[in-house]
Amino acid sequence: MWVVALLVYVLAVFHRSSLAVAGLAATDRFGIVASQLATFTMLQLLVYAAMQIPVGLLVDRFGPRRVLLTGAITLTVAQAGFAFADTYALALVARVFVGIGDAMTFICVLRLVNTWFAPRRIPLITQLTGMIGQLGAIIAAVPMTAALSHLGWTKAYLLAASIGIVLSIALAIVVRDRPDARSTQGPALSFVQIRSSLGASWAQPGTRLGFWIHFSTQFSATTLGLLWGYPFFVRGEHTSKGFAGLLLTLMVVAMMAAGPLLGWAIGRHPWHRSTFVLSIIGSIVAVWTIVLCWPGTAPAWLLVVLVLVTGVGGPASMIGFDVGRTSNPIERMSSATGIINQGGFIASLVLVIAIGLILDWRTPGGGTSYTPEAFRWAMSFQYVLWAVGITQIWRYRVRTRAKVMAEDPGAYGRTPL
Ligand SMILES: N[C@@H](Cc1c[nH]cn1)C(=O)NCC(=O)O
Repeated sequence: MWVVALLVYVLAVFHRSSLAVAGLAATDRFGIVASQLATFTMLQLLVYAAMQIPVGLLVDRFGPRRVLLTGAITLTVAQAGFAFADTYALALVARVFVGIGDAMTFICVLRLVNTWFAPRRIPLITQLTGMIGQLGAIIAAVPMTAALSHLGWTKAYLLAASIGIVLSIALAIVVRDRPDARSTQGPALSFVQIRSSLGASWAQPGTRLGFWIHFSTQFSATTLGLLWGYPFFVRGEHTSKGFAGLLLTLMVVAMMAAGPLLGWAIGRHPWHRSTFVLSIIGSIVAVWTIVLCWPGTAPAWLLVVLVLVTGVGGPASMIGFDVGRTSNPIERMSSATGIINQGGFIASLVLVIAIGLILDWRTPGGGTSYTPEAFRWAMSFQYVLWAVGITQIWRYRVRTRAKVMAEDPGAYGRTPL
């Protein structure tokens, strides 16, 4: 059952990433320029982030099975629509629905993990879920590139969409909300109920800590992977196109390799989850600082270190969900997960937009011939997000620990943070 749900998540990550390799084909098909291409990514991130709280509430109300099935069908129809879209406007509408379907997936899979696995296994299984999901990005990079060049736009995207039909059927047959119930229902969603559920989740310092952990850890990798990594390496660091592609693949490999290790570590040392997070953010900041301060273009080995360290931010963001899990009861779990999952995507959206604006501002004469200098300015915007994130993590770590200790004075080092 977990495997079927997980495959739907792999599919969602695949659809999410499938435009990254189709940039040139998209500019030809729709007759658009780079900024219009970037609009696809921004819109997708915006829809994804905006949908997190509604989806979380829907999962608490209707159960993960129904919402996941709706998400898989939405993704499939949207991607089929994208296959046939022949104008920019139609393609944008299709991508909005890809974002909506995508937003419905991860929260449901985490809810199933939280219901079906023993608590001591959840940190590792959560990390494995995140890790295996990243395969979708690799499939989008390599086989999708081949499909686009051999089959052309419509057939390649239709082929991708058709996988959703098979998975939706498997999901409808296999997935159950709980061992004793195929589908579950929470209390009806009245305005008062929504306000009290969200208010109660947000009132937990652990939910806010989870939000800021998610916010601070993953934006660098998400922004590189979804949009700016390739131009940064090729134009900003003068790498070959092939090496830039290799760097982005290495980043996904680092995400996948670090996931189980982090899952195991936080399972053993739950009290120190935010310490792991702060150390990882510190390493990401340090390696970016070295790259940005390097005189001239950075050497290849340093760029490899950059993507490996930045990639670890992806699985580190999953620690936010674990903190949310141990701070909220199961009936509020998905709304708390929705709040937390917004963090990294809001930060990524802000960064994607800020990099575009700063590049335009620092590029002499406009156009897209961005210079290494312009990229240095643009990538430095990350320090603003890191500063906000680290400050908030520290504040809510202190509050969360104080709350845990107030409830159980013997909790230090034992109780989850
Ligand atoms: N941080 C990601 C998941 C991840 C795990 N390993 C690398 N990335 C996340 O927040 N996922 C939500 C989603 O919908 O993908």
